[in-house]
Amino acid sequence: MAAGLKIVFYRQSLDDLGLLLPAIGLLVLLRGVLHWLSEIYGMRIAFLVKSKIRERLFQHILNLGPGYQEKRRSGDLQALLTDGVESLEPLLTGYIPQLLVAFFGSGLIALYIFSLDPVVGVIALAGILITVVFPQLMSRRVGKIMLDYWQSHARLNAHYIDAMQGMPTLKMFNAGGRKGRELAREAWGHYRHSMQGLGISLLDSAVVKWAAAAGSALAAGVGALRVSTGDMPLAELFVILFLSVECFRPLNDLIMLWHRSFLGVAAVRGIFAILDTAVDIRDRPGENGAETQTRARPGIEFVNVTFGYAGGQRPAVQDVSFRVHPGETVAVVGKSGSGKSTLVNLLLRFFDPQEGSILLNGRDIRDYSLPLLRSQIAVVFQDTYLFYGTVAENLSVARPGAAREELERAARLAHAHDFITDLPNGYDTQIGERGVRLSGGQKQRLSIARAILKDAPLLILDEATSNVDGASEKLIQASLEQLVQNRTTIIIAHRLSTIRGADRIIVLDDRRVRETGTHGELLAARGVYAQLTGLRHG
Ligand SMILES: Nc1ncnc2c1ncn2[C@@H]1O[C@H](COP(=O)(O)OP(=O)(O)OP(=O)(O)O)[C@@H](O)[C@H]1O
Repeated sequence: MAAGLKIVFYRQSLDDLGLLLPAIGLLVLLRGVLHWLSEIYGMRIAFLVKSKIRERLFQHILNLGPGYQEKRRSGDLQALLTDGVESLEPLLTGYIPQLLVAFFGSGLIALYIFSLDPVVGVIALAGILITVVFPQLMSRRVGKIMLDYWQSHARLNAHYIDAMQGMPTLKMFNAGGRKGRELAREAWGHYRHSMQGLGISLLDSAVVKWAAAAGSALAAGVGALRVSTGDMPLAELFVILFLSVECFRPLNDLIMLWHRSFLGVAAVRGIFAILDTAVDIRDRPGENGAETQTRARPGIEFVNVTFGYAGGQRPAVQDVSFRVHPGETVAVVGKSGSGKSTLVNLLLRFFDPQEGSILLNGRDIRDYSLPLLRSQIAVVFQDTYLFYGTVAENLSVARPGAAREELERAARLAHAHDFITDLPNGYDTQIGERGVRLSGGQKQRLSIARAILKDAPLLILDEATSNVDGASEKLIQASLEQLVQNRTTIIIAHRLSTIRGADRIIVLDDRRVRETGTHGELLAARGVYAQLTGLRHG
């Protein structure tokens, strides 16, 4: 440009433009190609980064385990994994590449101006410095506001999901209007956080725009002064006029892209807040997971175990000690809230006890690798979760790659085969997101089929027949009796019918083990168990 202006101002021959014009054409072409490449690769890199972040987030949430999930609302984690990660795209494809453009573009132009005239160059550099430093000074406040904004977004999302899932309950209690008002309040809260976020980001951009405009105006003014005193040739002033605008253009674009990346910047805070959360349940350092899996029936021992949930007023189980011998079937009974399911959570290491230890074959379960420990245990939970997918896929969760015959065999043993074949596409029927098309009893039989497929040496039945009608219960009972053979089994149950076959019964009361013995012994002792069974049948 400077060369072109010299031709105009100093009336040099137009022949000098000969090389200049193709060079300019080439540069314009190069800019076009680079722009195209940046669009293509920008999208690709953004896609890869988003996938990687989703993968890491999901893995970390899995490592944090059910204990962490219970502390958060599922809708808010879901918002982060979907909307949050998706909103990183403008940040990744726009803002971050523009940072490089701004750094090199503005920096190099300012240096060029400096080479033409150091005084004007210093003014341009000062303008750039303000546009870079001011947002940094604000970053702590901006960070806090962005995090609040993201959290209110996630909360609103969680609220909507909660309301959708609870729709039948809302309808039944005519509570739709009330819920609607709650949601409206939440939406207003979110609106306020958005306005705060917008306010701070507009302040940022106002200062940057002001610094850019002031920088170019001051550079032009000082340049004109220096031309009038004869310290600068007129041609240079024109170059400076053009370049000072160009010098601040990338910074103006940067702040515009910052606005577009608003949600992404907020989501980044939420994402890091999760990734920075320390995992409590870890494989002990030095464990390499190389232990060999054993099929032998294991013995279990709880030794003075005390555990309280975070935020709980008092321990859920206190000083609990009992032993389950290899191959034994032991039932744990107790009133609601006495801590039965907590024992299962501890055995699976969803949580670690604050005091005492749990031994598997005489070795602390914290000394096993988590995959090995969990491979030894099959659980039929109270509440069966079915994933969106076919019946066959849902069964295969317990044994990936199992042949269709194996799935059918397990389903037959769990008395699930007949209802599965009655479904429209048999084993290939899609069972909705939460298995909504299946009854509670059917879901439970699928859960039992999963346990049969897993074929682990330690079996835990947590209220395994609670959702099943009398006729199905008898059938399931028969298959469970077959299942418990050659295994160590812990049955967590209220029903007398499910525990009668147990070798021993452990009675929990008020968080502690109160009695241990056979059904007959405990009845004869006329203690808590006798009372409990009396209550059940009274
Ligand atoms: N995730 C949790 N967070 C906080 N407290 C919990 C949690 N799960 C259970 N509790 C509390 O711990 C205590 C023991 O609960 P637990 O579920 O182990 O009892 P339970 O004997 O299995 O009850 P039920 O027979 O009704 O299922 C209860 O007071 C319960 O409120």
